[in-house]
Amino acid sequence: MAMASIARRKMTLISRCSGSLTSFSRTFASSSSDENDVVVIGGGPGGYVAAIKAAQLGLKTTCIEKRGTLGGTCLNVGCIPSKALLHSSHMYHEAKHTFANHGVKFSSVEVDLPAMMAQKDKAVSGLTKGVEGLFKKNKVNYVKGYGKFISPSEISVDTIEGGNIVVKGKHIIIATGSDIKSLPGVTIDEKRIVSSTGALALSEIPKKLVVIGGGYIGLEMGSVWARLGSEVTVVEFAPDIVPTMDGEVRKQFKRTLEKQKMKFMLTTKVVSVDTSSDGVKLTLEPAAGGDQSILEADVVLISAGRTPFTSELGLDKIGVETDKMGRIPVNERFATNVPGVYAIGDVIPGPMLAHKAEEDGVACAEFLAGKVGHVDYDLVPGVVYTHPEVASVGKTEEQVKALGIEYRVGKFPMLANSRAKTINDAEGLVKIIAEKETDKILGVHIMAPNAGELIHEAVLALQYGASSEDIARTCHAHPTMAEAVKEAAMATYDKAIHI
Ligand SMILES: Cc1cc2nc3c(=O)[nH]c(=O)nc-3n(C[C@H](O)[C@H](O)[C@H](O)COP(=O)(O)OP(=O)(O)OC[C@H]3O[C@@H](n4cnc5c(N)ncnc54)[C@H](O)[C@@H]3O)c2cc1C
Ligand SMILES: NC(=O)c1ccc[n+]([C@@H]2O[C@H](COP(=O)([O-])OP(=O)(O)OC[C@H]3O[C@@H](n4cnc5c(N)ncnc54)[C@H](O)[C@@H]3O)[C@@H](O)[C@H]2O)c1
Repeated sequence: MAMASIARRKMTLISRCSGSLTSFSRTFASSSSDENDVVVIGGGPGGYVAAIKAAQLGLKTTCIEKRGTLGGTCLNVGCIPSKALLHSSHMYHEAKHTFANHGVKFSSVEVDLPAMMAQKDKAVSGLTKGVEGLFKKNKVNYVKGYGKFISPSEISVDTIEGGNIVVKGKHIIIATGSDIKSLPGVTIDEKRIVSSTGALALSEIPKKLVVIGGGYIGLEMGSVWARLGSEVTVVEFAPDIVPTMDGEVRKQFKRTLEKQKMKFMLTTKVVSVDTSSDGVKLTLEPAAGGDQSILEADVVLISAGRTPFTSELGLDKIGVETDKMGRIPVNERFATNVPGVYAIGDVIPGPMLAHKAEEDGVACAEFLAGKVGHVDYDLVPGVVYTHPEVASVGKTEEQVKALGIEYRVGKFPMLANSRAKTINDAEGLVKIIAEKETDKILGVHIMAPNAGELIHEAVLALQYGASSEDIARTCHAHPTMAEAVKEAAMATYDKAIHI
């Protein structure tokens, strides 16, 4: 059944796309030489991908970026540097705590923080330059500067070199992303009170690090510094960390992080932050009110969410609406309320993730080229890159219950997976939720060392409406961690073999 649906889908897409390209080429054949078909404001994963895709589809495209380097938050101060530090700190932690179990012994292991930071910076600069190379290859015009709307088709750019130019376009895509956000009354100095950007560049390992917000950034950056020796306490307003995660997986995940010596203060709010002495003193209170307590820190990381970035963009000048969270509402074609102006990525509603921004970028460019684009926000995978990683796609058990859907759950612990045992890294599980009547997979949640890679089998399965039996009857290589996905699928509609 699943195979038939794949074939049907492909045919629909092909028939929708062909034909429209010809009419598009005609539409743009008369472009004047200084006017672009598409102007993208912002060179992050949303913007640079939209620009490349638009150029590949034959549109004359310019991308404006104020930072001086391409790749946006993700490449410069987000996904890439954080994953570099997560990997380096994991290597140190492994060398110190688990290599001996494999018969590999050192007389001493130490952290060279400047070298670790240099490795991170090398990864960042290599990748940002790589995107610049992709712009050249695809003939995307790159303007370095701060863009502001003069009209719905004209952008004034204060260039990094100090001049001003006006860039014109038939279609403008806003891809200005998101920015760090503090708490009311707390100033981020990026030294003692840091955002993720400061936490990626500390010059010393803090003795005590307090993390405000137990979401993606808090747990990833908290893990980095905990592995390097900081005493890390996470203060979270909600009753649980990563509130969007499947409850059962989250419970195991939290236990694992506690074993790694991270402390959690849940249902707790920060009332004030005092930096008048050498360290930082935080006054805390239960979320519902009650007795206050003091928590001391050398460094405080504020990771309580990010905010859409539309500062000084001139949206009010051309009448682009924003919602009460500052995001730009768009329709299914990424069009804002102003004709010719589109928005994608972190600046619009939806998950604030780099791969979602990229999907938006491709789909938006396809629409502008007269083709059909498509992004299903319900099937965007999420990964927390701790160790083990936690990855998910589709619905949690709580969501399925709330929808009143009858369902079955299949689980398989990594402890029973031969590859995980072989490498002595067997914490976690695979959990699959499928509709009871049809066996169609509704959600997959994985905690495993490489969950961020394993999840893609599940993403594909959900994308094509597969059943748990479809995965279970697919041959998986042995010994691999992916066999845990197959076994969990078997357990969903029948029984697992290896437990
Ligand atoms: C620490 C951290 C770790 C993260 N890790 C991950 C991860 O592992 N995986 C993941 O999927 N996501 C991760 N994210 C989220 C990810 O970075 C964002 O979802 C993604 O970057 C959004 O892409 P974007 O193109 O919409 O915006 P951005 O990447 O924010 O890019 C927008 C760009 O627009 C530029 N800009 C803004 N206004 C103007 C203007 N007026 N003129 C010119 N240029 C302008 C900005 O300088 C910026 O470069 C992480 C974020 C952080 C902070
Ligand atoms: N691996 C990844 O994909 C990855 C990594 C880092 C960041 N990101 C993205 O970046 C965005 C920002 O990350 P984030 O971790 O800042 O946000 P988040 O939304 O993931 O987590 C914020 C957490 O802070 C809590 N919180 C909010 N206000 C609080 C307060 N006053 N006191 C205590 N806790 C409070 C929330 O309940 C939530 O648990 C996320 O939307 C995420 O999608 C993704």
